[in-house]
Amino acid sequence: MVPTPLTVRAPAKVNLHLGVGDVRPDGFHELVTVFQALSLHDDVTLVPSDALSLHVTGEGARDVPTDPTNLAARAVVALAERYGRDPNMRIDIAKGIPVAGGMAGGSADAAAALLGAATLWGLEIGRDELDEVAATLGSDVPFSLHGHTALGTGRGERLIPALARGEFHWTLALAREGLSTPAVYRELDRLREAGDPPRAGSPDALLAAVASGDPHRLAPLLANDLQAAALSLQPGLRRTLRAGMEAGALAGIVSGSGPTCAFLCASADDAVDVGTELAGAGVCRTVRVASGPVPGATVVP
Ligand SMILES: C[C@](O)(CO)[C@H](O)COP(=O)(O)OP(=O)(O)OC[C@H]1O[C@@H](n2ccc(N)nc2=O)[C@H](O)[C@@H]1O
Ligand SMILES: Nc1ncnc2c1ncn2[C@@H]1O[C@H](COP(=O)(O)OP(=O)(O)OP(=O)(O)O)[C@@H](O)[C@H]1O
Repeated sequence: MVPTPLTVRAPAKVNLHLGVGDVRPDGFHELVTVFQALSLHDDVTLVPSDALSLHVTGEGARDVPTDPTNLAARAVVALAERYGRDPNMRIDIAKGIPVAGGMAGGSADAAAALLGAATLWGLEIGRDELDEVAATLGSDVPFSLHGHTALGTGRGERLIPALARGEFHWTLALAREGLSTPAVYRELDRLREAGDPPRAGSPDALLAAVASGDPHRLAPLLANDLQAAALSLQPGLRRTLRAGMEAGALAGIVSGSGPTCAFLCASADDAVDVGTELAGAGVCRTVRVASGPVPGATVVP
């Protein structure tokens, strides 16, 4: 019998609040973050085969490894080892999430591959067990599995779902060059050694604003401790942030470790208008509009 392929869709994320604490002995920083999953996604299709192979198409595909270091392949191998299964399969990744953009693209693929392989193999495991494997693959992978809006602590892998009312509208400015996540964390450490860049503080007011569903209330509360470091490594992002505000966004922020800039808008129409102006201003490679929150990794019927 020819095996039937299975497709799993997984979302991008933006950190509405990213408070970075001290470096831990294991080299990770202690975080307090509020994630939101956005309607920009990757589709990962799995089909059992006689070898493990990877094929990547779409947004930034050229920069994605097709060897065993790919996070989707690592996810399948980790799950196969833990549950004694055969990891050989063909993995097709259709990328919609910018690569090295601070939007958890690789993490989305890992989450999709985990859910896909567990489904294909008929593993009777709970979300807790999947979360455990997810956290070994990357700090953002558990959130990519869960989606919606969540408070993340630890290195970002410990999640508590957060209440969100309604839909928030975003314009995303994708950059020409990516940024390496460890390099951005290192740059923040360097900036903190040299001075005292402002810290995000408590996310309580922001969580209340998300629960209210009012983008005008949320806008002034968006905060990202990694933004200063991303701007230090890519100073041109200041122009992008300024251009988004001039185009009518309610607020603009570097997404996670950057360099994607995320602009919160008052409506879906405003998000399109902001995107059109940003594209015309030549301050980014390309633009996307998206809304959130959306669910985490989901099997496509
Ligand atoms: C910037 C964020 O996207 C915000 O959600 C995440 O913190 C990064 O998550 P990720 O890409 O899944 O990162 P991981 O693969 O777990 O870690 C990559 C590297 O980022 C740095 N890192 C990551 C998470 C964290 N809490 N502290 C860190 O210092 C470490 O140098 C680590 O070696
Ligand atoms: N499936 C994958 N998709 C994209 N990049 C991958 C994948 N697997 C491994 N990588 C590697 O991971 C690096 C970071 O890519 P990714 O798109 O996950 O960054 P990111 O969105 O900035 O991550 P995050 O927001 O979680 O910090 C890439 O430069 C690439 O070499």
